[in-house]
Amino acid sequence: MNKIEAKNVDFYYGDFHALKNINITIPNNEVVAFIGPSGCGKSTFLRLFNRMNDLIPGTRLTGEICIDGRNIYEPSINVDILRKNVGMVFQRPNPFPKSIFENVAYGLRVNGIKDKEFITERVETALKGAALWNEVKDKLKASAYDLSGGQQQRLCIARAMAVEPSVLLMDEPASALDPISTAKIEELICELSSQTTVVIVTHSMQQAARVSNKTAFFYMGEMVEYGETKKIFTSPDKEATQNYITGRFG
Ligand SMILES: Nc1ncnc2c1ncn2[C@@H]1O[C@H](COP(=O)(O)OP(=O)(O)OP(=O)(O)O)[C@@H](O)[C@H]1O
Repeated sequence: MNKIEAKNVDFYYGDFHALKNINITIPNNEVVAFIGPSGCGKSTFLRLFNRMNDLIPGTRLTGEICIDGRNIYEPSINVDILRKNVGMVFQRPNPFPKSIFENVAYGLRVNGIKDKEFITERVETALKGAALWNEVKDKLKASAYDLSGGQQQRLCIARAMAVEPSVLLMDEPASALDPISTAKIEELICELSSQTTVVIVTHSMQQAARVSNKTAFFYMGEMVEYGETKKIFTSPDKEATQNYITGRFG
């Protein structure tokens, strides 16, 4: 079943035409990577899936983005509920100035959950799911800022996963991390797809090849090619894709 479907999507920052007639279907419980040179629109497109671009004045979208078959830009859509269902992890870890426990519990509390036992259980499950539990279980009350960068990013993943989103958006989630932390995040991404659909923007083609089932190549606001990751990296249909993956530009 398809989780996300974008139909004839055009997007503008003022007069600037940032995305041009994008059509894509993203299946349930898969990892899809967006690759392409800087400024080609990957992050812009990703941010349309949880309506993050709504916050930028002067932007305009035409076309449809459907999640579970429903256009998320319909006026009747509750954006808070949408963002609970479509979590996001950013390039730089951005924990809140709170304890490790409270960072993960945050989304549950915001959603009105008060049952302490439930919250404790969910925090533990999310931290285990983010492969962080063993490192933090004895210091849950310590500040999230006491953690290393890689641990903070796994905490942010736990925070996003605690409210059980059905889509997780990741915008270059490992680009600020060392190789060991990056490997941990990549391992995690592969595991997360059993629980959620993951869409990841990455500058690293190796990373896209390691973690994703499908890859979309973007260039100058267009989606040039989309298909099985293996095919995109071994025998792409388009010359521009071939040039990019062989390092001839970008
Ligand atoms: N808030 C904004 N206002 C105006 N233009 C923007 C804004 N954000 C992005 N753009 C422009 O839209 C285009 C696409 O940017 P976007 O960040 O989506 O690209 P990207 O492929 O994710 O790049 P990178 O890999 O460098 O993050 C770029 O030309 C950028 O300058």
